[in-house]
Amino acid sequence: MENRVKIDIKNLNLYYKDFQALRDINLSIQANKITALIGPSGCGKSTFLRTLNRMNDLVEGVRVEGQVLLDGQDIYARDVDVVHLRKRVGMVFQRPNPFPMSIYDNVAYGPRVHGIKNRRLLDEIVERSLRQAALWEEVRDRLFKSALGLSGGQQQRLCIARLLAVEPEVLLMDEPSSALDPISTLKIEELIQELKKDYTIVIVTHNMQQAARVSDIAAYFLNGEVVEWGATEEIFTRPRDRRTEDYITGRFG
Ligand SMILES: Nc1ncnc2c1ncn2[C@@H]1O[C@H](COP(=O)(O)OP(=O)(O)OP(=O)(O)O)[C@@H](O)[C@H]1O
Repeated sequence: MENRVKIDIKNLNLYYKDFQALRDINLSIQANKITALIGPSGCGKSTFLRTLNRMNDLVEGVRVEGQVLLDGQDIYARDVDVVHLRKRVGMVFQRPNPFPMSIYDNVAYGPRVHGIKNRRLLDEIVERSLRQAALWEEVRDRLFKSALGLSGGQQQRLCIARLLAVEPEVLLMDEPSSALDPISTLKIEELIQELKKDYTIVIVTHNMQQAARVSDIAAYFLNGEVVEWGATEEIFTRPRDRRTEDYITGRFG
């Protein structure tokens, strides 16, 4: 597997008005790897995740300094088309948020917004995306029924299918299984593993076992800083910093 940097974060600082939520972050997100962001509540994991596709732009009073280079291009540069950026770097949230429409229309939504009208092509995209999200077999007979009738775990996989339909390059996942039961969680974890063949994935998780199970690289956040990051196995077995050790062994957080 290639070992290529997909997103390079350099000297990143973020302020919510006069509160500094991220401090001088330097981190490389590698292509086709799963990077887990771990750390206690309020340490800045979600804020950091949202800097990667400029979701924080939607929050009033936010100021970002530093660089986020996606394939070498700064996503905070003046001429960046944010809609296009968010197509390349898509996001899945903590609670599944399907649109109140059919399963088919949920998945076809993004492609339609991007101008695809051909029914055969949309059918193909819907099937491919649902297969990739490991949901096709469960919903193929009810594509035109409401997405809200699906279970929580199915809804989350539908949200992943909806994202895949617009062919992103990077998937950002903010605690994607925290609202799900253990079986659905396992399915999502298997799916994430499967998806890294084709996508670069960054996941926020509170669940240390999940981070250890699914990620290749882990970054430990504390008070808006990255204390250390590296191969997950190293972080979990031989952390360099005492603060990381305290956290992963459960003495803190
Ligand atoms: N919109 C906002 N306005 C002001 N402060 C914010 C905003 N969003 C987050 N913060 C603050 O920034 C800090 C980091 O929050 P963030 O949600 O990124 O942490 P987190 O590590 O993801 O926490 P959790 O694990 O609890 O979700 C916290 O102190 C939080 O209160």
